[in-house]
Amino acid sequence: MQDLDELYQLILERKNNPEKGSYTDYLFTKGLDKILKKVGEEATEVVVAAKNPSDPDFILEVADLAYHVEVLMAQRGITPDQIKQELASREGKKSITKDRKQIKEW
Ligand SMILES: N=c1c2ncn([C@@H]3O[C@H](COP(=O)(O)OP(=O)(O)OP(=O)(O)O)[C@@H](O)[C@H]3O)c2ncn1[C@@H]1O[C@H](COP(=O)(O)O)[C@@H](O)[C@H]1O
Repeated sequence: MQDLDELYQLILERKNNPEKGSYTDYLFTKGLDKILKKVGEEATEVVVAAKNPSDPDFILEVADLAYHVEVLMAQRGITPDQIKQELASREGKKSITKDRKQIKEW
């Protein structure tokens, strides 16, 4: 059983200690453009799968996207805790539009 935090830790481990034959290592070696391309591709595959009736296919594509987004986060040095903090800060708020405007003004 692997949750998103554990997967992120494994991705970080691959980033810090490259392992031959590892797909994660392959992505980090190729660099940001390749990672961004994969995130875009996987996002499109989620959209297409969402339109089809197969739940297993949709789940598979969401898992692929989650993995590639975590690789992107690791590449940018952003942790799951930072995402959780952002989500927690939204709890109980009627609108997050004002906060977004403030972030853009920074
Ligand atoms: N969750 C994933 C995961 N999801 C998707 N993928 C890989 O993402 C690729 C997506 O398939 P595509 O057909 O789109 O891409 P491709 O043709 O293989 O390769 P590209 O040249 O297009 O990038 C596949 O090769 C999958 O194996 C993943 N690879 C690794 N993980 C996790 O990362 C861990 C570490 O993996 P390694 O780094 O390979 O040891 C694994 O134990 C898994 O838990």
